Amino acid sequence: MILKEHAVRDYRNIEAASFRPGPQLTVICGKNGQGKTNLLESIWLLSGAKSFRGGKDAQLVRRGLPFAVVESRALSDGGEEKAYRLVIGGEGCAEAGVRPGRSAQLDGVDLGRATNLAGNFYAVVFAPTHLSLVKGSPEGRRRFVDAALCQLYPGYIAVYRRYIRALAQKNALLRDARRFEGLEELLDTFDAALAEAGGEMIRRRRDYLESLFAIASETYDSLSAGSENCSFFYEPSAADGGDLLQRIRAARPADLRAGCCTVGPHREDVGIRIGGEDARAFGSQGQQRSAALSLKLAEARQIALVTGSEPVMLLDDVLSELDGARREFLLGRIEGRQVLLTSCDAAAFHDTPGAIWEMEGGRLRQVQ
Ligand SMILES: Nc1ncnc2c1ncn2[C@@H]1O[C@H](COP(=O)(O)OP(=O)(O)OP(=O)(O)O)[C@@H](O)[C@H]1O
Repeated sequence: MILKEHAVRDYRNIEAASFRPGPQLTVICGKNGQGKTNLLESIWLLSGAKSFRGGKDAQLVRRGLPFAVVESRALSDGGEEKAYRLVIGGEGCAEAGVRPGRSAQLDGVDLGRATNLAGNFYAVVFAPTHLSLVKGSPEGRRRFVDAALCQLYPGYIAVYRRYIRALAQKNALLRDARRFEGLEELLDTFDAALAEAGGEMIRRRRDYLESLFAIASETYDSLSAGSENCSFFYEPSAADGGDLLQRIRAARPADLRAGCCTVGPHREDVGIRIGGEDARAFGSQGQQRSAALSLKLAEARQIALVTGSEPVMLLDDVLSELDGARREFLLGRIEGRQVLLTSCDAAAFHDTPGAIWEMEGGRLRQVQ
């Protein structure tokens, strides 16, 4: 996958910027708070996913303006060029004739919601928050897995949405259980919906993680020069949809006491062991970072294996957070892919063959 051309208008602090990244390395440098991550984030949106920073779509639009526009051209590994257009509606967008949220066009064809772009533009983003993937909360690990699945399997997002909708409805019911007549029947209905979508999520997560974890363990092995072993394992909430339904039903008294649904894919986690010990509790910071880096590199490899397309690598200021050995390892492993990285330290890249752009106050200019 090669991003050939990228332009944004009224996107966060960027009034207008456009550039043509090189086929290999492009560095976007600049001081803190100038808009480097904003630019990388706008590229990530071409994958159809939500921002990797979280938050609402409306926050992507330049303050005080009704909408933002992102326009790009990208080449797939099969040599096919596609034109992408995203329009993001913010406050007051209706008056400007723009839908709220992210809408997309591909080669001039209206796709509706931007999530329908999934499966066209493949990217892997690696940001400082990912370095705490191991030691952080289970929610961060679930988000990592779900985002990867949404990108690889466009059908996953529909299943995920069905599950989240049923979960929100059931939780609303549980929060105020005494008010509802026919509570048990209503809960039965939501439990069936949760088990149907949840069972499918478990199946997809299991299949994906099995191969992802094999690659991540191998990567960790090379990173630590075989000195220690790192294993990753999925902790599913049930074996399948039928088993999930039974577990959800059995948890009903606990759910009623807690006022929320306590069993299901929204409570799952990924276990990580280094040298046989729980990496979250006992891993050193360096070991935890190596495990996170291995997961991210495995994500890129997995995309290439499943789709036949090398993803564009978006590295948001991670190099400064990695020590020399890990930095070298990462840069060695991303060869053969297009890489866009942000850094506060332009001088560190003067010897590199790629192009260097500077972002200052939302304005972009090429400096090398
Ligand atoms: N919707 C918005 N409208 C206008 N400005 C915004 C909006 N959202 C964020 N910003 C501004 O964007 C700037 C942050 O940009 P960004 O996160 O890309 O910085 P950065 O160059 O990556 O910095 P760092 O090196 O510190 O990570 C902040 O000044 C913030 O106020």
